[in-house]
Amino acid sequence: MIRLEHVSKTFQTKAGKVHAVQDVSLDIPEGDIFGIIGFSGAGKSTLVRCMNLLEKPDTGAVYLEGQDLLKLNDKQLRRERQKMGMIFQHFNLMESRTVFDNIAMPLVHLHWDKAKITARVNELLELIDLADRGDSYPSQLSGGQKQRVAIARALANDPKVLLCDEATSALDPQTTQNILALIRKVNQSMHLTVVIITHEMAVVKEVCNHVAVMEEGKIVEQGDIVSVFTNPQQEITKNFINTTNNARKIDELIEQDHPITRLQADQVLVRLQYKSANTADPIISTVSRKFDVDINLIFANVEIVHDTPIGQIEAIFTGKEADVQKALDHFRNSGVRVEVIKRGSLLS
Ligand SMILES: Nc1ncnc2c1ncn2[C@@H]1O[C@H](COP(=O)(O)OP(=O)(O)OP(=O)(O)O)[C@@H](O)[C@H]1O
Repeated sequence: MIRLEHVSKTFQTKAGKVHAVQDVSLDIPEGDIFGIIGFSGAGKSTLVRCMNLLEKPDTGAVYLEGQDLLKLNDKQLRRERQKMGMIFQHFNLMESRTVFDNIAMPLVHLHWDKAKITARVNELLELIDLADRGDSYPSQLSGGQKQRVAIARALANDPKVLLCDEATSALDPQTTQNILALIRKVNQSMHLTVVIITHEMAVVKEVCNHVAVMEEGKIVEQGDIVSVFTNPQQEITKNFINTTNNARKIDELIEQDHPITRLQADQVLVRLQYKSANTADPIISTVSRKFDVDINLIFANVEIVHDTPIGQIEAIFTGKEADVQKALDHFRNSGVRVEVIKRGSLLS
């Protein structure tokens, strides 16, 4: 649906050149919910603005449904842009206009007739569960309601793509869930392709099918969500994933020298990650018996990411070095990702 080929964008500032986007290639399939995650300044906003040419790339190509947007004249580009709605962190509603008028705005610009606009806006107000708030002003709404209005406005002329730039970053966790549920609903009911820019892995985990990780203007890793969560390649990706599980807690406990993480000479603290709910339990008891290793769980958690259960266990293994090694190898050979977090003094 959207394809970027070797897109780069550099800004000239007083302090010098900023390479905001560097040689990015991406393929976003039709009907997908595609996440782009990165820290502040990674270039996410610039990248998404290159998708609708709010920012013109210096080099590279941007395709929407096979059309090379950089080859279009102004009129053709305006038409193609109408296929892409966009929402923002701070909603960007017109404070002096009612909710109804905010949603109607793009349709007024497109010279729809009045009766058609009224019908469409009322339909959208139903969709966002604000049927009785058409006469309210944005200042009378909560953040979540404002973002719902922004979504309705972005969808008014039935676009094919919704670009979301940090759309939940100003919202509390419960409201974030509600907005993500609405995004999922419109993705399915309108067969809308959605691109979500965020710095929160929890958002990606909740709704995205695919994710690209951005760092210093480049995509450093991308893939389907289950693969990236179960087998992250880059340190930055692991760090983002660890914001959504217990890994951070273990790091904190180690840093605080908490007694639970103080290891005897023959102990090793390990993180195991695996797909499918059933893998771990029988394996743990089997490995423990077979290799004469004690396994004490510190944290154990199974999460459902895109219908796939992903298990994560932090545990202390106790045993002879060779036995512990064999136990870890057995896990690895069974498709479990093994990461040794800390070793006791006898275990190399
Ligand atoms: N119009 C501009 N002029 C100059 N520099 C810019 C411009 N827009 C972005 N940049 C710079 O490009 C880099 C990437 O910015 P961008 O906003 O795309 O990152 P981001 O990942 O979206 O971060 P944030 O979430 O903080 O917005 C930053 O160093 C930023 O200062």
